[in-house]
Amino acid sequence: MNPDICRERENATFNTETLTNMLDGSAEKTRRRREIESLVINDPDFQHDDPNFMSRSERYDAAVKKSSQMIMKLRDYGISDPEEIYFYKRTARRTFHEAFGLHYTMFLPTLYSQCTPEQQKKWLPLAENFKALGTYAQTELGHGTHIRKLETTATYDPSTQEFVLNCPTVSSIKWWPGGLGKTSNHAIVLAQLYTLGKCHGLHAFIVPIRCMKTHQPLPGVTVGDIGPKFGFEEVDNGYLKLENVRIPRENMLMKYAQVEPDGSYLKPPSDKLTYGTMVFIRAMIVGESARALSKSCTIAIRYSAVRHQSELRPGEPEPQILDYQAQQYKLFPLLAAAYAFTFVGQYMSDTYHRITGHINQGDFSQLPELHALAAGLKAFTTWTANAGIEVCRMACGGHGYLCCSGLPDIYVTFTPTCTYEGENTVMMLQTARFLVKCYRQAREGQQLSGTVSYLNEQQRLQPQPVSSRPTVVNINDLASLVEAYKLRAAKLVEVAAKSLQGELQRSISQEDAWNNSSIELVRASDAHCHYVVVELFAAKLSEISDTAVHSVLNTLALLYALHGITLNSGDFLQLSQITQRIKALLVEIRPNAVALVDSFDYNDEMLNSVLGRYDGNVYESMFEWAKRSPLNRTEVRSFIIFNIIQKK
Ligand SMILES: CC/C=C\C/C=C\C/C=C\CCCC(=O)SCCNC(=O)CCNC(=O)[C@H](O)C(C)(C)COP(=O)(O)OP(=O)(O)OC[C@H]1O[C@@H](n2cnc3c(N)ncnc32)[C@H](O)[C@@H]1OP(=O)(O)O
Ligand SMILES: Cc1cc2nc3c(=O)[nH]c(=O)nc-3n(C[C@H](O)[C@H](O)[C@H](O)COP(=O)(O)OP(=O)(O)OC[C@H]3O[C@@H](n4cnc5c(N)ncnc54)[C@H](O)[C@@H]3O)c2cc1C
Repeated sequence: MNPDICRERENATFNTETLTNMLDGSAEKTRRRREIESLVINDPDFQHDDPNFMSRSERYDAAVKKSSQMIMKLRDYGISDPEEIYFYKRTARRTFHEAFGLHYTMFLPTLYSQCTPEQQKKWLPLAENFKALGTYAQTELGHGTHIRKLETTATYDPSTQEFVLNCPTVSSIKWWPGGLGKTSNHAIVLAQLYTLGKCHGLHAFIVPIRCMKTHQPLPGVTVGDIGPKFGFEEVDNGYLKLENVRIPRENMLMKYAQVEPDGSYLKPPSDKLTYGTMVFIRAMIVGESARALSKSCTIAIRYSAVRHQSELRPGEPEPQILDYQAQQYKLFPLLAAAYAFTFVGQYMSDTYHRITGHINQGDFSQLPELHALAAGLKAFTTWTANAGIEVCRMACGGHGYLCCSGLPDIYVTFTPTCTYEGENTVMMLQTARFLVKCYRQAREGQQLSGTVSYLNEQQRLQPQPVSSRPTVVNINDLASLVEAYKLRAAKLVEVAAKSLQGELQRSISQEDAWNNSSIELVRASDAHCHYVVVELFAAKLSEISDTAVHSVLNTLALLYALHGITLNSGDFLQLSQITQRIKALLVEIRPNAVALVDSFDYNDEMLNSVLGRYDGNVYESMFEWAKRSPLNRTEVRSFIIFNIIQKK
């Protein structure tokens, strides 16, 4: 064990196992998680070479094999709990997505949430036994964000009681769905529904695309892989062109809207229920932001504890780079954000399941807030985590740029979360739409609830414009900082609403007023999400009984809140005092930095990083990894080429 990393662990002021148990929910949950992870770690079938040594085709083939092995092994172990399946898969997947990913994350959830009981009886056994292997085909070449303008059509033919599906233009070709290119034999296709000559907008249909026996594309189906991407090498994102493909009427997902045999249309209680799967994934992505950022912090902080470089005091040995204030200022606010997002991810998942429970009982009243919260937190946390992973990579110097560091793979796998499932800017504007509506309701004296209730508070406190009030904070008191973030959010929501109002008074259209206020609208959503994150971090602290853990997390929460103020100093005051306080907090966190990342409890296999190894023996393992590179399998490859050139 590297002596530096040993010393770091000896210096910690809290028990990492206590914090790990808290993150898992209990000591028993930690035990069970580790037990499941060890099933993968000790399984020779999952001890394979680094995908970075493979071609794209080899990576895809290996991913399909791994997905298949995981299915069989989970069955053999009798593991069926969704959370335990997730622990098993994320250990086997390491940093990468799996070939069957869309089947699990979107195809199955759509069947669960949008099929009638009769349809579930038919399709769930097929899908749960992987006879029907599916994807979620919504995006087209011409449209990803603006889904009301998607062009694929599903036209009802009452004479045969079938839908006829068509992609009438090049821009209507389905493009991007994961698992579409080679893996899936079915797709949930989002198409404009036409019946009795009328268009009823976007609806979901189960479309067979390949023969379940031969896996050949079915008649009228043109399907394939869209080619190499920035990352996601294991996933065959594909294209799909449908030409007069007929499916039975019963293949329209009819839990909310129906088409009768005669073609008559029965509309849903809300036309946004078709969008439900997107809300689910957005809510789950918040937790993915926490995991990607916490893995990156684990790698960068452990490496920073064993890397010695440069000279801090003349004549002294080279210090650990973790002792540089500049290195701490890079990494510790990200460590704080990783903990903050861990708690927000838990909150978002709980809130999603609570509200969808109400929706399943027919109460749709909280759907707008769920949509706004999932959209905003997905954008807020992915933008922060995405930038943070890059900071962690660069904080590791040249070795961070090596694939064996794990950081490039974490980055290229995570970064599309800022785009898919709702492009982040568009999502922030969706949240702003909800905030402006709530602001107007508060002004009219309506009582708000949930995460926007502060808009009432700010109205009651002082009726004059919120934006005129100074923000004074006690920079050592988290509750005071929460209030500052709340006031900032209220201010920026008011600024955005007033910008809209001003634009409208210039007698331009609602749409132009909206577009001309987009900067303020996005900033208002960002401030709202930032307040929600700080508030949830503070609320989590109130649940912690262990004083040592409470103390170290309180320090992280103060750092997160104060650092956020420096990033948005225009919205707050007292900058110089805050900078000094931040420096003091960095010093406070320093002895616990490694223990704090150890508490995330990522085993080396899942971390997949020679820099972040638990034992800190970085250089030895880097050299061993490099020697396994395919280019090193022969000694004279380049020399032969060089000789050929020389002889010409
Ligand atoms: C565990 C998983 C972890 C990681 C994932 C792992 C693997 C997966 C890998 C990749 C998966 C990626 C899959 C995809 O990308 S699928 C495609 C995703 N596409 C999108 O997200 C499209 C984004 N665009 C939209 O959602 C919409 O176009 C829109 C931007 C929201 C605008 O819609 P529109 O109908 O035009 O709405 P508006 O006119 O703006 O508003 C009307 C009204 O509707 C409300 N609304 C909008 N959307 C929703 C919704 N989803 N739920 C509820 N309500 C919604 C909106 O608030 C407004 O309400 P008002 O009351 O204000 O009128
Ligand atoms: C790795 C990956 C996996 C994917 N998997 C799937 C999948 O499985 N199934 C599927 O259906 N799709 C999938 N997608 C597609 C993804 O959902 C879309 O790329 C995403 O919805 C963004 O749409 P777009 O690509 O059309 O971007 P656009 O909407 O064209 O965005 C381009 C730019 O325009 C801006 N813009 C667009 N509209 C507005 C607006 N109203 N106001 C302000 N600015 C705006 C955006 O902010 C952005 O900067 C995947 C994409 C990726 C990268």
